[in-house]
This record gives sequence, C-alpha cells and structure tokens, in this order.
Amino acid sequence: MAKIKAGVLGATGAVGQRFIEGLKSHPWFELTSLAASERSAGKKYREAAKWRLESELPDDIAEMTVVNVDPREVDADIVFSALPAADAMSVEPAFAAAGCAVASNTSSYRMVEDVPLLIPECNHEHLDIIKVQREKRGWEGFLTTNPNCTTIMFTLPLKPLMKFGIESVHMASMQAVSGAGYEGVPSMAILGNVIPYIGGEEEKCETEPQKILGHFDGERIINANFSISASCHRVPVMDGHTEALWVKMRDNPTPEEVRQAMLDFDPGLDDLPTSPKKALIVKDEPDRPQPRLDRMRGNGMSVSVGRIRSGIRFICMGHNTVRGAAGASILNAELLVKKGLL
Ligand SMILES: NC(=O)C1=CN([C@@H]2O[C@H](COP(=O)(O)OP(=O)(O)OC[C@H]3O[C@@H](n4cnc5c(N)ncnc54)[C@H](OP(=O)(O)O)[C@@H]3O)[C@@H](O)[C@H]2O)C=CC1
Ligand SMILES: N[C@@H](CC(=O)OP(=O)(O)O)C(=O)O
Repeated sequence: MAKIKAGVLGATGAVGQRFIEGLKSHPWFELTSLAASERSAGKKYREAAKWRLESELPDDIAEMTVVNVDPREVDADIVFSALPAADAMSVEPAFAAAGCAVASNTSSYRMVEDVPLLIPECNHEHLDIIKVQREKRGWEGFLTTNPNCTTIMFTLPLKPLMKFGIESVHMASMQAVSGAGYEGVPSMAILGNVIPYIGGEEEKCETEPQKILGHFDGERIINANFSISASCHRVPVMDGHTEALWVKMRDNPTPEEVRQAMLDFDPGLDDLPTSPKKALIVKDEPDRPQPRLDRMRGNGMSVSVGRIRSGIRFICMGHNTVRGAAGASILNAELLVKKGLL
C-alpha cells in the first residue's frame, strides 16, 4: 500500500518533535510537510528547530524546509496538530475544510459536540460522529482530537471499571515538567519544589473522561454519568504523569476484582502499529509504578497501574508526551486508516 502523506503543524515544538519521532519510520504514514510559525517558515528544519529528543533526527527530515500552517503550503492527506490552542482554533478547521484529516493534540475542539475525543481503546465507535460533523459543517476533511495527557492516564484504567457502575472519581496528579513544554516551567521554580497549580488542568480532567466514556447514539455523544473531583500538581519529574485515584462504584468490587478487570482488558487493536501489546500493565510490587522505571513500557504507550487497594484506590502512570500527546494522535490516525476514513 502507498504510504499516506502526513504533515505536522507545530513541528518545531516539544510535541511536534515527538510527532516526528513517531512518524519518521512509520509503516503507514510518510512525513511530507513540517509546518510552524512564520518565524520558522522558509528555514531548513535543522535551523528552525532545536532538536531536544534522545533519538536521532534523520538527515532527510533535518533538510526539509519548514512551511507556514496554511493548507496551500502543506502537502498532506492528514495533519497532526501540535499548535498552541489559540492558533489551532482557526488553523485546524481551515485544514478540515480544505479536505485534510486533522488529528489534533490541542484542547481547542475536544469538548465540541460534533468532534470525537478519542482514546481508541475506550471509544473507537465515537468516530462515527464524523459523518454528522461533515454534514453539519460541509467539510471534505474532518477533525479528530485526543484528550489532555492527565485525562488519558486515568481514563484508560477507568474503562474496564465501567461495568461495576462508576459513581464518582477523585484524582490527584503529579505531573512532569515536559507537559508544559521546554520553556514552560523555569528550573528555578521547580527544582526541589512542587507547584500545586496547573491552569485549566483540573477543569479538563473533570469533564473530558465523561465524554470519552459516554456512548454515541447515532447523532450525539451522551456523557457517562459520574462526577470527578481533581487536584493537579507539577513535580520535578522530566517525563511521566503519575496519578492517585479513588473510585466509588455501585457494585463495590474487591481490589482483586478490579485487578482482574484491568488484567483482562483487551481492546483488540493489535493490528495498529502504535498500539502497545498491553494498554494497561498491572504492577504488583508495592512501590510501582514509578515514572523513571515504567514510562517507556509499550514504547511509551502503556499505562501502568499499581497499588490497587480497597476504597477502590490505585495509582496510574504513563508517558505524558508519548501516550499523552503525539503517540495518542498517531494511534487515532491509525484507527482512521483501519476504519477506512483515510
Ligand atoms: N495531550 C496533551 O495533554 C498535551 C497537549 N499539548 C498541547 O500541544 C500543543 C503544543 O505544545 P508544545 O509542543 O509543548 O508547544 P511548543 O511551544 O513547544 O511548540 C509550539 C509549536 O507551534 C508553533 N507555533 C507557535 N505559534 C504559532 C503560530 N502563531 N502559527 C503557527 N505556528 C505556531 C511553534 O512554531 P515556532 O517554533 O516557529 O514558534 C511550535 O512549532 C499545545 O496546544 C499544548 O497545549 C502538549 C502536551 C500534552
Ligand atoms: N497541561 C498539560 C499539557 C497540556 O498541554 O495539556 P492540554 O493539551 O490539555 O492544554 C501539562 O501541563 O502537563
């Protein structure tokens, strides 16, 4: 099969670089366009971007010329968006209107009624809303989104618990500095410290999971009916968001029943190249998961769960810029291929 042409919007940024890493030798997608602000447009990628990942930047990508985030300059069937949310607001619809598929990592359209907010292992059937979106907006292309990185880490383990009747969730996060971008949190502010505030994060964590775990009735998504109370904190960790959960359920399952439900969780997406063998990994050691030891499980795409105790209480952790950002959008795009939308 000929590879699908892929572009990255915001290619020079922290998440944009993760997109390049995930797409540079992808079996289904070929990187054909790198786009960023007018500050970078016209420059070779190696001049426009300071590559900050441990993996090598391939020469052929370093030599590509960065273009503006304009559908007339971007040669692609699908664009992966890692733009600041304010810019994504106008840019993403312009690409969808121009006939492109848009896999967005930004928050701009996540909660919009006709836009799917996807975690393929949780709600792949929500993709059917694209038909409604296209009819309503007259777009030749379409727009899909992935959730906030903190949302993804705890919504995945909630999915197999839905059968027990989730009534309420409390969540406290310990979020890595990479979530705020390379220059987001000054080292003087975070070293030896904890910052108990991340603007807008708690609101996203308290609303996105109910959309993801809701059901699509053929016309709209009906949100899942449970409440979430979140408290979000920045900690001096490079990568990996760790989260403590308290989940109240109608059926009062035992910790062993919860553990078994997570072990049995098999979303059946083995045919997608970025899908990890196990979306959820259950750790039985008393001091796991830990970000430094567990964030790269499943190539950074697995969420590790541990310390499942009565209450029900547990800890979950995953790589925020892979599973929580670029990897999430790439997995969404693979699902689009599997469903025949690309
Ligand atoms: N799922 C999640 O929870 C996560 C989502 N994100 C989201 O991803 C997005 C990117 O984050 P991050 O990579 O950290 O941000 P960065 O600031 O590192 O990168 C921003 C990118 O957007 C480009 N850009 C900035 N302004 C404009 C503009 N006016 N027009 C076109 N391009 C522009 C920049 O280009 P240039 O270099 O030329 O300035 C750069 O390529 C944000 O919306 C962020 O909230 C991030 C982490 C996790
Ligand atoms: N707020 C997240 C990252 C992020 O950018 O989230 P969002 O895409 O929802 O704005 C963090 O700081 O770890």
